Amino acid sequence: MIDKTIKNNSKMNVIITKDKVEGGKKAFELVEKAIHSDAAVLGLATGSTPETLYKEMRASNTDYSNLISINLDEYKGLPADHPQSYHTFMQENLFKDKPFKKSFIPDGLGDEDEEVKRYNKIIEEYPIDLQILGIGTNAHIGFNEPGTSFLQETHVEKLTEATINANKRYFESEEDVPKYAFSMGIKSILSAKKILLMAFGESKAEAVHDMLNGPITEQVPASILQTHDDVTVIIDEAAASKL
Ligand SMILES: N[C@@H]1[C@@H](O)[C@H](O)[C@@H](COP(=O)(O)O)O[C@@H]1O
Repeated sequence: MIDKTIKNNSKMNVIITKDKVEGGKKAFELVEKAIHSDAAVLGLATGSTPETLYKEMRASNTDYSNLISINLDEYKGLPADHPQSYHTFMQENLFKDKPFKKSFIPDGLGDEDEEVKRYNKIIEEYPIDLQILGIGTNAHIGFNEPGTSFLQETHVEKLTEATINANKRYFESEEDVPKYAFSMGIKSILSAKKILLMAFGESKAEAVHDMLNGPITEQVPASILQTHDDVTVIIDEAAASKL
């Protein structure tokens, strides 16, 4: 951990690590701590950010088979077995080595209304103890893009150009990136007892700054986390460079 004075006007607990690897180890410690103090439902995220955390989880001796996992989002229109689906991501990065008792991810092929209802019911039935989050370069969380109401539960979100652009690296071309996604809403995310957000790299520095020090506004979705009582933010030095 780096001892650095940073500007953090929020009550969020901010931990700065050297890099993504160290950040993943620190996040793993916090996940373990939560599980040992009875967390039974983990909210999980995809993207490159949680990869090092999932690597630690895969390598650990911890048994996750009594826990429930609920993922944040899934691309609309992608079947579960699509190489770029978040189902595939979770299978490859975690579940193939560490199965959970039950794992929920939105069904990308589901009927919009029914899938939204089904997912909201799941979140109601299994309240999330610890929610893992990444953050987009435009400060989105889950797939809640700037402008999304803070009162939204699960819904279908139209992805912004910035997000499509950032995520095209996983697809053959920009045209192949789905334009819509099912996402837990901000309200659903805020209902988690604890939140652990990670951000690594220079490209996240501005979003991290605005999340911690900017006004709370729907234009900066992650800024709403300033209102939650139990948020830990793990960032590397590059993501902390604008603080
Ligand atoms: N829906 C995901 C988010 O859950 C993720 O936090 C974000 C950042 O991605 P990455 O971690 O690859 O930078 O973008 C994606 O669009």
